[in-house]
Amino acid sequence: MSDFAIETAGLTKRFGKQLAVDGVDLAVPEGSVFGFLGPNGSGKTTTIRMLLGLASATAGDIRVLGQAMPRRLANVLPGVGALIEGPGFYPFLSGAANLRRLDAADGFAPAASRAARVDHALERVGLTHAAGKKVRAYSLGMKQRLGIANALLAPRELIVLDEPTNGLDPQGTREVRHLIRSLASEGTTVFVSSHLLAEIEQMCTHAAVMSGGRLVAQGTLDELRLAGQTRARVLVPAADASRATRILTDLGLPPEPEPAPATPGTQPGGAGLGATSGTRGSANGPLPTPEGHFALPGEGAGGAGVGESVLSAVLPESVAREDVVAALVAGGVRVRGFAVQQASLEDLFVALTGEGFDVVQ
Ligand SMILES: Nc1ncnc2c1ncn2[C@@H]1O[C@H](COP(=O)(O)OP(=O)(O)OP(=O)(O)O)[C@@H](O)[C@H]1O
Repeated sequence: MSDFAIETAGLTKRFGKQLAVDGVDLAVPEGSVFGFLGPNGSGKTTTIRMLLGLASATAGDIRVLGQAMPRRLANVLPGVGALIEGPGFYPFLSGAANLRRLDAADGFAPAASRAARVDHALERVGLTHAAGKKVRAYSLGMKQRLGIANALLAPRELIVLDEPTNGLDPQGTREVRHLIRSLASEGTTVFVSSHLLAEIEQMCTHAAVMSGGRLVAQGTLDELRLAGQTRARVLVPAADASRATRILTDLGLPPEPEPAPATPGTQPGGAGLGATSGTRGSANGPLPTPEGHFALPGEGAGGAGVGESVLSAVLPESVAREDVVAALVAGGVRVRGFAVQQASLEDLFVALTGEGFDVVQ
């Protein structure tokens, strides 16, 4: 048995001249909540359609629940629940009646236990109270939960959800997120696509990042965070800037122009200076931030004060931060502040995809 709920090797899909999915090697561990992240048009939906046998691959291999797809489709599909591109329901039928229709269309589902299956699925998504209500009276969040109930009509080992919170209001988004977490706590593998980084950070144990049809990163969220760059930032009087630049360059840390400060709110749970509160003039030394990193004293959201310069350089693992400070001081630089900034997932994903991510509540 494979330890992966989904595995692909060299998965490729070509539409005419366009490579929508380009040699993707996915590895989704069993029991994970796996975020499939990427900007619009990066190939997520096309990949998901191939995983489920809804589209044929141009090249590559797919294994779902340990079996080759699409060859073993009939064996695999009963173990997989999916919600792709929004659920299509009859608005004039109740939620329960819609589920009964969909269940009846499933050739694997015995008719005798249909009512019980529908009741159980509605209960799982918290819609028992609205079972008899016409779907046209459902909120978007309720419709989306009904779509997930459809995916849960039978016991599933794997649930695949394509942008399940798309178009939902904050309440609907919370409901769906909560549901996904509760599925995961029961041991079901959940593969969920999103273009929202914060959402993936809140729900997922693992993530993969798509960009332009290619898989550009995958791993646990912690592994992905570690893949980001660590930067050292030094605050000095402007008069000492060129001396500091020389010393840093000699240490193998040539300072670069400061990246634009992060927009407040774009670093959900992320560490780094951009996320710290300003401490202008409030202390003599570096201050610990809630994330355990250090803020530059005398600094606001990311800039130097009048007559000051901030130098920023990539800090390789091989260089100890205390050696950097010691070298600067020994070289006569009056160091006013020193901070080490671990890139947030946001920074990493922007670097990988060249795009920013929308922010969710
Ligand atoms: N049936 C199709 N025919 C031609 N091109 C297609 C087809 N389906 C998708 N594409 C193209 O393939 C690329 C990847 O699309 P896909 O829908 O997989 O991306 P996505 O990451 O899911 O984006 P979104 O979140 O916008 O759905 C896009 O450039 C899209 O225009």
